[in-house]
Amino acid sequence: ACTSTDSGDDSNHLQELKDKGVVTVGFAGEAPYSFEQDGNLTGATVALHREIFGNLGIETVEGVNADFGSLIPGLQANRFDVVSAGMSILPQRCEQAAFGDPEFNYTTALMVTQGNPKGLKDMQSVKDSGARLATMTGAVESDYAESLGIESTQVATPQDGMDAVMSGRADVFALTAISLNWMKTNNPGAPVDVTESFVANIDGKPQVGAGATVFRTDDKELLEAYNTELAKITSDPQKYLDLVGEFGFTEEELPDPNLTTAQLCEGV
Ligand SMILES: CC1=N[C@H](C(=O)O)[C@@H](O)CN1
Repeated sequence: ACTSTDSGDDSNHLQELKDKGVVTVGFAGEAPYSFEQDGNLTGATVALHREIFGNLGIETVEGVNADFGSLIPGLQANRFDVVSAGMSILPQRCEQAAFGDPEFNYTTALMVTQGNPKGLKDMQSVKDSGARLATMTGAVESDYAESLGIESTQVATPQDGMDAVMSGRADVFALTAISLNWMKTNNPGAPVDVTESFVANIDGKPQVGAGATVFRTDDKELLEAYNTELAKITSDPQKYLDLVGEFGFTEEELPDPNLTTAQLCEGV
């Protein structure tokens, strides 16, 4: 039988998903966006997906775990139907896949050794101090580092980044403030601190992350149906908070309605 994830042709993808009643999402185990807890797929992007795909008549959201850097390749290889990871809309990613409308605004922070002995506060301070930086493969923080000429150790997962700091293999791990604060809160007693969040730059341009769902480039009908349902949530702060508030997201994370996916793909 031809299933949605192996047909290799997305012209009928939405109908195939409705017929099956299941959408398979790729996720990277980055809390609180999308992760497993007690064997169950959960998180803010998953909560949005359950609501949105449910409204499209697709009742079940299943997950396939992949390293962050393998999410877009896995999507292209039909390992899953969409990516549920709050991925930033970035020009080079838009060349490989199609992004839905923005779902979350986020900024960056640094996980450091407890007490922040090197006094780190942003990417420039990492460069100036010569601190050993870890970033996640394929994640935007690797681009921030590269743009400043900082060499970073690549880790596969958020947990690996935290472990690198705790073991002393790295002085600092950069990721979204939301994910780092979640890890710190959920690992009480871990000898790490998380800095105040900041807006990082690429080539001198400030980058407020705008996370979205990722679709295959040809999957236009699904993308449009998704965006129509998403707009009902992002235009209603209470509805947004009802879905994602339990994962620590606030009105601060509500996407800026003036910043479109098309603009972000162009690199505003
Ligand atoms: C949710 C998330 N967004 C960034 C990115 O898209 O690269 C990275 O911070 C990795 N995690």
